[in-house]
Amino acid sequence: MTVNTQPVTESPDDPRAFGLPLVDAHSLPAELRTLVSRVHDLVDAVANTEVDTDTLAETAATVEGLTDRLNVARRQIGAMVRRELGDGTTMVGTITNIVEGETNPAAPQLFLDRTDEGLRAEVTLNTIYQGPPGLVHGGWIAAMLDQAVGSVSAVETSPGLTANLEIDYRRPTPLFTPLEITSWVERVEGRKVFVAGRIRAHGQVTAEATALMIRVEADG
Ligand SMILES: CCCCCCCC(=O)SCCNC(=O)CCNC(=O)[C@H](O)C(C)(C)COP(=O)(O)OP(=O)(O)OC[C@H]1O[C@@H](n2cnc3c(N)ncnc32)[C@H](O)[C@@H]1OP(=O)(O)O
Repeated sequence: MTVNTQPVTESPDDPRAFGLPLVDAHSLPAELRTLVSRVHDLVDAVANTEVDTDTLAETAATVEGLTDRLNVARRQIGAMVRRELGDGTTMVGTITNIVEGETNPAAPQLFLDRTDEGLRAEVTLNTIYQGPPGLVHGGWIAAMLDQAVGSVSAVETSPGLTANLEIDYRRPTPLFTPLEITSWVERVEGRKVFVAGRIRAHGQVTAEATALMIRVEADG
C-alpha cells in the first residue's frame, strides 16, 4: 500500500483528510507502551547475546509464538498518532515512525518538544544504532535529523516531505551518551520550507543538517 500525498478534503493538517486513521497518544494503552519498551530491550539483548544454542533455539520458538499472537490484529499502514507538546500545541506523525513512533520497538523514541527556536529532543542510543565501534551509525544520524527538521517544518508551517537533506558529520556521535537534537525553520517560500538541525554530545556539535521540505497541501 502507498499513501496518497494529495489531501481529499479541505483540512490538510488533519491526517483523516488523507484517509488515514488517527489516535491520540494519551489514549494508547499503558500495556502497549510497556510491551514496546520490553521488545526494545529484547532487540538489544538479541543483538548482543552470547548464550548457548539451545537457549537461542528455545527463545526463537517462543518469540515466533508471540509474533503470531500479536499478528491476529494489525493496524492499517499509515496509521497516525497525535501527541501534545509542552506548549499545548499538537504534532502528528505515523504511529510506527522509525525514529519516534510510539508503537515501534525499533525506534529510539525521539520525543521532540517545542522551544522558542523550534524543536528539541534528548535521546541516548544503545548498540542497536551502532555503526563504527561505540558510535552512532551515520544513517541513523541522518534519520534523526530528518525527523527533527521535518517535524519542525510541520509544526511551524504544515506537513511536508523531505526533498533535499544535507548532513555534515563534524565529530563522532557516541552511543550511551545523552544527545541533544535541535531543529528550526530558516525561511519559508510558498510550499518550500528551508530548515536546519543539529546534534550535540557533551555540548559539542557532532552533526549538522540543512534540508528543504515541500509542504504537501495546496498553498494558501
Ligand atoms: C511530522 C512529519 C515528520 C516527517 C519527517 C520525515 C520526513 C521524510 O523522511 S519524508 C520521506 C522522504 N522524502 C520523500 O519521499 C519525498 C520524495 N519526493 C517527492 O515526493 C517530490 O519530489 C516532492 C513532494 C518532494 C516535491 O514534488 P512536487 O510536489 O511535485 O514539487 P516540485 O514542483 O517538484 O518542487 C517544488 C519546488 O521545490 C524545488 N525542489 C524540489 N525538489 C528539490 C530538491 N531536491 N532540491 C532543490 N529544490 C527542489 C523545485 O525546484 C520547486 O521549486 P520552485 O517552486 O521554486 O520551482
